[in-house]
Amino acid sequence: MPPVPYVYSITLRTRFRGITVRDGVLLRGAAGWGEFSPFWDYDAAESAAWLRAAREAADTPWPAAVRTEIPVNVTVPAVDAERAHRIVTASGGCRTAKVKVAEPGQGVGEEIARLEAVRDALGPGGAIRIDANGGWDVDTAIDRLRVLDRAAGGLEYAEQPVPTVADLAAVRRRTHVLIAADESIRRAEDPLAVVRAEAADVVVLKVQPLGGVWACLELAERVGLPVVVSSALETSVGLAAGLALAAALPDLPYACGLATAQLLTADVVAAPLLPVGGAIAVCRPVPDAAGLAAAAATPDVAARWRDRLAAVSTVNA
Ligand SMILES: O=C(O)CCC(=O)c1ccccc1C(=O)O
Ligand SMILES: [Mg+2]
Repeated sequence: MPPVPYVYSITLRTRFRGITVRDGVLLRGAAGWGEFSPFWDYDAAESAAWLRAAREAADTPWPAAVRTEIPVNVTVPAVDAERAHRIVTASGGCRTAKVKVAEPGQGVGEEIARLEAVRDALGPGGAIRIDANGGWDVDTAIDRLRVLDRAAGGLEYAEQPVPTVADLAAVRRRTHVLIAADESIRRAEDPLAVVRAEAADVVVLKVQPLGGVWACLELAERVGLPVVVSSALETSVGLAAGLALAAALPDLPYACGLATAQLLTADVVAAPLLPVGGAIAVCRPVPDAAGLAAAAATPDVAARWRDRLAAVSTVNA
């Protein structure tokens, strides 16, 4: 078996969130494999929750599943219309698409074209949501939501159109488009501030930044709003934790953002967690020697991760 912690490094198919390579650490414990892969712009304090999630996966059994399949959205990065169309067509039957918007350097014309292409590929029965990653101000958001709602033939919701809880609440009061909170939950001191401010209709929960499956399950109960479980662009080891959360939630009214294995050029397991008929079967694939070899990081990258793991471990001690 490979050394544990094992460091992986995988090239992305398309630039996503400003990155072209995804890397991280896999831990193995009595309960299974866990993934620790905070983005490089996260400091040790913010990465502590990510490590709690990885350790939980390695050491603690996950909650019981109440469903066996998780409907998922295809994730469409900020690509041109033609590529967006192809991504949706090749998505494994996804009936929901999440389209990235507010990409720095792009204009509303490119967003309209991307959304029209996604609607064309999905057909009239599919659902389209957008994710602006907090890239707009309130007035711009109101304007774009109107224009993009029309281009998409109706938006299911808009994820984090603006950066702050107060801004989300302001936008929500001025549009009929439903609002989902992502960064305002996973990067907030107090995830419940969104609820108190009536700033969102839906919350996005990500297992790693929120400290594990059990912590997310408890948070979902306290939030009391519909939950969409989404990935942090992980290997199938990390995605399996998201699947476990989605499988355990009492209610799951929306498709989840867990189809991101599609964005990677390799994975650490033989059968990556990809959708079939628009859903991913709830399971926990185990890394194999071939997958781990294909995803092996260079000694340099591996050394950086071991240092990072040591630094974050002192925060979490
Ligand atoms: O939700 C999805 O469809 C995929 C996950 C995703 O978009 C994402 C992945 C990594 C980091 C941030 C985000 C995000 O939702 O903003
Ligand atoms: Mg998001």
